[in-house]
Amino acid sequence: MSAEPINLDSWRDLTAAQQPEWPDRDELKRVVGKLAAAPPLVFAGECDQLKSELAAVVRGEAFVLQGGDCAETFSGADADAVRNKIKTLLQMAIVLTYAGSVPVVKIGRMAGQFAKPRSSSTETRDGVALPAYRGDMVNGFEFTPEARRPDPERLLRAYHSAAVTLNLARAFTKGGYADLRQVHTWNRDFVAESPAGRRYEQLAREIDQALAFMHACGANPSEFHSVEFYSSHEALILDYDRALTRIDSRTGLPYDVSAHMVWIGERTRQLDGAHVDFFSKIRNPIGVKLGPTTSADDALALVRKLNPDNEPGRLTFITRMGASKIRDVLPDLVEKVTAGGAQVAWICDPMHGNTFEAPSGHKTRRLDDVLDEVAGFFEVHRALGTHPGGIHIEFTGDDVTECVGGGQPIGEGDLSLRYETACDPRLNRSQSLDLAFRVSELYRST
Ligand SMILES: O=C[C@H](O)[C@H](O)COP(=O)(O)O
Ligand SMILES: C=C(OP(=O)(O)O)C(=O)O
Repeated sequence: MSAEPINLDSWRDLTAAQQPEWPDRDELKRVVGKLAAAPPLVFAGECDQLKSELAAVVRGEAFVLQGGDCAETFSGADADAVRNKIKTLLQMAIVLTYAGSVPVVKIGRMAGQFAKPRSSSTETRDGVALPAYRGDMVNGFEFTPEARRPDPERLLRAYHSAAVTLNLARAFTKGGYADLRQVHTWNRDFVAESPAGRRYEQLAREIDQALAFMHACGANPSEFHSVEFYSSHEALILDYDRALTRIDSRTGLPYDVSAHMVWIGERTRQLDGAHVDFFSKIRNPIGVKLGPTTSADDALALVRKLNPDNEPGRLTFITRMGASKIRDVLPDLVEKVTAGGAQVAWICDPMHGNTFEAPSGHKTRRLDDVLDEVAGFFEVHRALGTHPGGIHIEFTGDDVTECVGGGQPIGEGDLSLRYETACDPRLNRSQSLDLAFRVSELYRST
């Protein structure tokens, strides 16, 4: 008896929120045809490997560190920018692994994070309204009618930029740069002088001593020389992710081979919507963002639709409640989802519920709010006996001034100094390290 073929296009009959209005549908069709014939960026077996690592997170045996730009740009797919992000991720991971004593699953918001949902489909400046910037995959950042016109050719450029980024990320994480003997190298440049950088240096010295001891004992495992790195993005533009979905030759099942993990955003998680339908068909590990209005019934319905077999590692809930709400809204959600027997990983996005506009007009976030939301996340999970499974953050490896606060403090008046994000404000490298140290303390102390 042959199994019913999986319809990967049923989402086309449903409402897909936050899609661009492509002016040229024929051009879209041509581009999608090219993507459908393009080589995969990742392999199904790698997606399964991540799924099994996320299953360990569900069991409470590992912790997820997921992060990168809010919106990647095509011009950002260069060696320096990718190295700086990988370096930040490695530094944060080593802090968590060493100081928090927990295995860390490293997932970049990288190599595909080129599309953004927006609050408004237009942006108005000086009385002129143009389509909102929806990420480099869709249109250009520049405020001109030409740049803001959605251009399907950008889907192909997104694919190629993702390929370049992933290639660099794989080289940095497998080719010697991620070797534990490099822990000091990751801490050179501006971050070394920050309080977190100095604290990191102390930790790196301890790691050196531990490595020398283990080496003397004859232990030199491969885990000391490279790390597993996985890619992820919000699979927002369904034409792109559908075109990059392939049938795995081992299992006959569909995988979105544009990234190891993909997630559904807070604005597109409607149960009867196109995104949830598409995600229910692919076999990657997937995430769903849950904002403060999510009810336990919503979450349980998502579990039934997206993970009907209750496979651990398949579904991660990424909560983004805001520091002022998390302690009120998260307990009911976690309690009822857990009571429903759902095998999910819970991770905390402390960025998206804490955005505000500074008097200068910059969108920003306070590091203190970010830390407070993470603390609330740990408090709630510890009180319920569930596992605080990770963090999902927006950061860059550069010395930007987009979020306020931190051990090397940035004030609201400093925001214009280096405000470079294409969308939402990111933590810079020393703020990211501040966060990693705080999380490692929370992990150990509770
Ligand atoms: O990253 C998240 C969203 O895309 C972003 O917060 C939307 O920003 P907007 O409210 O300025 O459209
Ligand atoms: C849009 C995002 O977040 P959310 O869906 O939680 O608003 C994001 O993570 O880029």
